[in-house]
Amino acid sequence: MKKFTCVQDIGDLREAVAEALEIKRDRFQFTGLGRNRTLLMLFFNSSLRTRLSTQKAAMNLGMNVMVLDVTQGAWKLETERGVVMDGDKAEHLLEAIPVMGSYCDVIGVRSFARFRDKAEDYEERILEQFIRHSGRPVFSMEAATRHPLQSFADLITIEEHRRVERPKVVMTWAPHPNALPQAVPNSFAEWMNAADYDFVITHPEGYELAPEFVGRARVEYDQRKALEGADFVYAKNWAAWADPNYGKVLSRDRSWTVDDEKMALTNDAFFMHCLPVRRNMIVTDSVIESPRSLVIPEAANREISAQVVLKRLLEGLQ
Ligand SMILES: NCCC[C@H](NC(=O)CCC(=O)O)C(=O)O
Ligand SMILES: NC(=O)OP(=O)(O)O
Repeated sequence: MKKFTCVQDIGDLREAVAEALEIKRDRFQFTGLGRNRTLLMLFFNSSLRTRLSTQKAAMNLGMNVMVLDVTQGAWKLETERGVVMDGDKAEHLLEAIPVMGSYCDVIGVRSFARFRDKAEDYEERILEQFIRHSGRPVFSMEAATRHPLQSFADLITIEEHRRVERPKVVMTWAPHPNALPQAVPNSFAEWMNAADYDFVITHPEGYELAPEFVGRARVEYDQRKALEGADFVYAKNWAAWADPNYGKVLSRDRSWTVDDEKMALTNDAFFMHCLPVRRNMIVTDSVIESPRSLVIPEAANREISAQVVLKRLLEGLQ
């Protein structure tokens, strides 16, 4: 594998899940693979799970790991070409990327949507520059439009817990005080469509996701109706995608919060969320603490999804 930014990069999903479960059985069986190889993880945004689980996965493979919080301690980076750099930004991304590439073998990048310009976000201009100019295999640790390490961990978690061949998976919008990116819901939709589950998306009007991510999913505006018979409930907030409201919060309606009454409509569904989660906005204390909540095993599977990806990237190095 040469890069990992979307579901297509992982290839056959059954094979990927089988490899993940094999790694989970013994996560130290490939410790020689990363010997004398260096991973650089770059964070333009905050992280708890991605930072720790990816570092742990790299260590399981015997890699050396460097982590840089780009916004803390490094020079402030200019990202636009053609700008006269007479302001507060001391370094251009076009020098910083190849320099960072020269110190490592694999690069992970976290760079959220900035909501300044929809085209800039949806063309993945930051991530694409790393792919073009670093000279290294690049993987996404949540970019502007997708969070594939999360979606892969979500898929593994569903495969471990499903009771039927083709479970009903419902992704529901839920309220949040701030404008959050569409990366997690876009990516989850992309992976659920690829997995060919019975996949339903529910959200208030105005929160439609980009059609290329919705794909074959059924969109149901009535949350209660959508939840009927669900085997998995995947909650997430996102800001509006559709024009003219791109990046805006249109609703903080707490009648969309996932609570016990909503979960009672389901087929005794499992509850999922990528974390971090705002309790009693997205989901009630009772639901997230219930035995049907998978949020902790789901987060634990981030180590496994990262390890499959790093293993394949290492195997792809000359
Ligand atoms: N990586 C998982 C989610 C990251 C991000 N959440 C956040 O920024 C939450 C921040 C807050 O709740 O203030 C998102 O939704 O894409
Ligand atoms: N789910 C997830 O990516 O968490 P972090 O933002 O803490 O890395």
